[in-house]
Parts: sequence; C-alpha cells; structure tokens
Amino acid sequence: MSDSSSLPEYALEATDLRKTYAGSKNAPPKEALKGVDLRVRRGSIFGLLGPNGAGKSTFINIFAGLVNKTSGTAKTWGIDIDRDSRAARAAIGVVPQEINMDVFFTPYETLELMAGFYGVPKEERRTDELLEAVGLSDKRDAYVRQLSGGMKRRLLVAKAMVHTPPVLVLDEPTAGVDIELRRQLWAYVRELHARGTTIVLTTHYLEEAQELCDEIAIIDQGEVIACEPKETLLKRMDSKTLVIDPVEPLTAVPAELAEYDAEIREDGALAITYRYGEQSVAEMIEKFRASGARIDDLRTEEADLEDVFLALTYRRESA
Ligand SMILES: Nc1ncnc2c1ncn2[C@@H]1O[C@H](COP(=O)(O)OP(=O)(O)OP(=O)(O)O)[C@@H](O)[C@H]1O
Repeated sequence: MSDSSSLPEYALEATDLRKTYAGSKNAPPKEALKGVDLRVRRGSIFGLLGPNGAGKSTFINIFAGLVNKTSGTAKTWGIDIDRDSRAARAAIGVVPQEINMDVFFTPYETLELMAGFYGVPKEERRTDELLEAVGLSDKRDAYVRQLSGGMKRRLLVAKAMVHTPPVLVLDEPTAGVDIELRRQLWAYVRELHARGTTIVLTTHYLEEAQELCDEIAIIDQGEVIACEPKETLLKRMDSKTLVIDPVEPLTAVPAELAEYDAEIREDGALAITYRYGEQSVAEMIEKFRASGARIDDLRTEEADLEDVFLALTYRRESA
C-alpha cells in the first residue's frame, strides 16, 4: 500500500478538454465537449449530471480510452492519458451504459476473462470475492443469459473492478433498474467508496446524485455549468416555500397575500414561495389569519437538486 503523500490529489483531471465528432454526408461535425475543465478529488463520490446529449459519455469514454479527444489534457490518477495510456487505463474501471456481455459465459468465466485481458496474474485474481460482493456467488456457474437485468448490471460492476482500479466510473448505472435493485447497487457503490475507491457516476436521476454524491458537476451542451460540493449547490437555490394546509378549503389566494408568489396546490394547500431572509414567514402567517382563514398545519420546503438543475439549465436556454 502506498503512503497517502504519494497519492494524487485528483482521481480525474480534465483541462480544456475538447471533442468534435467528425460529420458525415448528412450530419455536420458535432462539438460534444467545448473545453471542459473538471477535477474529481480523490476519495469523492462525484456525480456528473446533465441532460441527454450533454457530453457525459464522451467525457467518460475519453478517460476509458474508447474515444479519442480532439485536444486538451486528461489525467487519470495523475497519469496523462497521452503519456502512458496503458497505466492510465489500468487506474480506471468503467461500467458502461449498455449491457455488453457474452451471454454464453458464466459470471465466473466472464470475470476471469476480463482479469486475463487486464493481465492480472492468476494468484492475484479476486473472482470469487467480487462475485460475493455483488451478490452473485450463487450464480457463479450459471449462464449470463439466465441472469436478470439487475444481476447483469451487478456483474458489469464486478467486471469493471477485476483489476482493482482506484477509480470506478459508472455510466448511468441504474437506468432501467427497479428501485430495490437500485438501492442494492447504491449500497455496493457506498461500500466500494468506504474501502477507498473514488467513484464517478453519470446520471439523469437527480435523486441518485442527491443521495449518493458529495460533489456534483452539471454539464450542458458540452460545457460545465456548475461544479461544487452538493451542499453548496443546493444553497444556490435560496428560495423556500411555506405550505399552509387550511382548515376550510380556499377558493382563491386570499387578497391579503396578493403581494406574494402564492398558489393553491391540487391537494388544497396554499404554497408561498419566498427568498430566504428577505420575506418574513411570521408576516405571511399573520396576513393569512387576517383573511379570516384558519391554519390546520404548516411546514416549509427547501429547494432540491431538481430545482437547481432546472434553474441552471433554464438560465442558459433563455440567455
Ligand atoms: N460517435 C459519434 N458521432 C457523432 N456524434 C456523436 C457521437 N457520439 C456522441 N455524439 C454526439 O455528441 C453529443 C454528446 O453525446 P454524449 O453521448 O457524450 O452525451 P451524454 O450526455 O452522454 O448523453 P446521454 O445521457 O444521452 O448518453 C450528442 O449530441 C451526441 O449526439
């Protein structure tokens, strides 16, 4: 085990990374990454979020050695992919979006083959340990085609870990996976992280990023539009909502509250959105009472990642 002073500060590092896919007869060239600067700190669970076509897979695939960058630099675990592509690739395991496995092999054989591909000597292979970790020990000798979708996905995670890379990248790991399996997969990702693996995941699911990641980058149209610790990102949305359940149903927002951004929700609750620290909740409640209405219950709601995401991408569209 190397001492921590020799470990890199960043697990992944991209500087002015650009990728333009060549066009064809019918399609113009596509600038998928427009000068991305991004650093993934060693030891983090990093979320790369973005809408369809934002450039997430392109970014990941450059590090995985599957896509050639057009320009810029990319380092994995401190190793420049141009200087030593082999060593850089050995430092990363990528779980692809698509399930691409030879269905005629067993999970055990699949992992052994992959270990062979990475040149892991027989005595250093951890095939049974990995199968155990992803809950597939009892399917060790079954044909892959007999596995469920969720099991195949877990086998993909194991496959990406055969060479014990310090960085594990999961590209849309839970797309199309049901809630229970998603939770299982998350638990395993957390376990790998606890054992020291830096995790990078791309996802469409804001809930997934919010629950798992400590740092989040938002990428849109080939550009990074935010990259911050999750808490900082959430604080960017400083609006809150006061929700009042009235005793008697309201037919309209009371005139006393006309100055606020208020609406009546489908469930009959009155929701007032306000900027934290700028408008007084006590005053809102007072005005609500002054209208003659009575309060059954009240609570406040904070913005979640979805609000931040929509606000950031919307601002760009309307700029
Ligand atoms: N091989 C290719 N040739 C041409 N254009 C491509 C190629 N691969 C991707 N693109 C284009 O580059 C852009 C970025 O694609 P990319 O797959 O990186 O996005 P993404 O954020 O991963 O999207 P998704 O979440 O849908 O996978 C898209 O406009 C896509 O159509």
